[in-house]
Formats: sequence, C-alpha cells, structure tokens
Amino acid sequence: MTASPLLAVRDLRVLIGGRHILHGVDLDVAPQGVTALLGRNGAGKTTTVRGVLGLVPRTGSVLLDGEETVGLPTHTLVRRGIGYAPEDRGIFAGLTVAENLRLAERRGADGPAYGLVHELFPELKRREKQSAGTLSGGQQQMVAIGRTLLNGNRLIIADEPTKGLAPKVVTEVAQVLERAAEAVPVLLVEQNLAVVRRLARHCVVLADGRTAHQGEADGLLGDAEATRRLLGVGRGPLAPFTAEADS
Ligand SMILES: Nc1ncnc2c1ncn2[C@@H]1O[C@H](COP(=O)(O)OP(=O)(O)OP(=O)(O)O)[C@@H](O)[C@H]1O
Repeated sequence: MTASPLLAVRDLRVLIGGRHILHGVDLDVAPQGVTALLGRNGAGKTTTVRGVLGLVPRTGSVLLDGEETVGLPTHTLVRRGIGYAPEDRGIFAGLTVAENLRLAERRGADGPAYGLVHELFPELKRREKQSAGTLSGGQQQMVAIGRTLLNGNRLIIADEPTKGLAPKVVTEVAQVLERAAEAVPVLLVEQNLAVVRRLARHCVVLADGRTAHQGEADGLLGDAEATRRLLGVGRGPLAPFTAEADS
C-alpha cells in the first residue's frame, strides 16, 4: 500500500475470560476502496473488528488517520467516524426501515445523508414504512450498511455482510458495497472469495489470532497454494465461488 493507511492496527491483542483470542494483529486499511479481512472460521476476524471498535478490552495501537484510538470508548470512536455494520446486522425488527435509519442519525454539521443512502438503496426509500423484521436478509443488510452511510463516516466496517444470503442476493449486496466504497473506504470481513475478488484491492489474512498475510488481493487470490494454505479453499466449505457473484 503506497498511500498512508486510513486505519493502522499494530500488535492488537485481546484477552477474554483469561483466554488470549488475538496475539498480535497488524493490519492497514487503505484510504480508498475495500480492504478485505479474511481467515478461516475462528481465526479472529470479528474479535479484531470488535477490538478496533473498543467493544472488547484490547492492547496495542489503532491509529485512525494517524490518531491513536486505543483507550477511547466506543461512542467516541463512532463520533470520530467509524460506521459499523455488525455480523448480526443489529436491526430493530419491530421498527420500520425509516425508524431504523433515524435511530442511527448523529448530529453533525451536514445533517444525515439521506440523499446518498436513498440513491444507493432506492429500495429503502420504497420500503421506508415496512417493518424491518419483515425484510429479506439482503434488504436488512442494506439497512445495516445504509445506517453507516448516514453520518459522513470516514470508515465503514462490515462484518460478513453476505453471510447466509442466496447467491443472487450476495451479488446485490456486493454491488451495494462496491458503490458504498466509492463514497467511504470499507474494511470488509468476508468469507466469499468471489466477493473479495470483485471488491477488494488489499487484503489481510488472519490465522489463530495473528496476521498471517497482508498484500494485494489479486496476488493472494491468484496464488492457489497460498489460498489453500491460508484459507483452506478446496478443502472445506469456505468461500464458495458463486457464478453470480463472480460475474
Ligand atoms: N467472548 C468470547 N469468549 C470466549 N471466546 C471467544 C469470545 N469471542 C470469540 N471467542 C473465540 O475466539 C476465537 C475467534 O473468534 P472470532 O469470532 O473472532 O473468529 P472469526 O474469525 O470471526 O470466526 P467466524 O468466521 O467463524 O465468524 C474463536 O475461537 C472464538 O470461539
């Protein structure tokens, strides 16, 4: 990565219930586009994201635009411009689409960016009165990502946004992320390598709570031996290369 990273994580360590979950994660998030965070199940991807956000106790260094954030509470990090779309989407099922978005509004100089959100996700405008619990998985994902775009964030972190979705919906969510990343850099936790190939320029691979690889996504995905060794592709259910998502 030639330009300075937007987010620079160094020696991130997390200890939960006396167990070391992360043993020293290093990762850089590029100042533009999508940086993918990869690794087998249990490698520590979600814990890394939670560590970055201060949702679990952590040590090490996390620089956002050169400023240290370890030691800051999560709400301060959110105000500094990190938007988070968690793995479980964090949708309020009993509220409408519009109410879910409204709850995410932060007071800011420019006000909430509904124009951008509705331009990227016209479906959210059409369904604004629909109860979010009745949305499809892909539509709920749009609400989760839409919320991160409302507030002029500097970085969006999306944790496995395509997980559990049908191939056609995976393609839709990938398109949405691609467009979102034109507006705001994205750190994308993802197991579907077709989505990574389509969206990410840079990637970081974790293994056993450590950084095992960091570099250009094309380089890793073009190296069959490395993807097998680092990600187990070809030997397990990881990363289906769906024709739809690959097109
Ligand atoms: N609160 C916790 N208490 C105890 N162990 C935990 C906790 N959170 C995570 N772990 C363990 O830490 C390891 C890393 O979990 P994490 O969820 O970060 O992995 P992941 O790479 O995101 O996995 P997946 O791809 O399956 O979502 C796992 O072995 C998990 O069981």
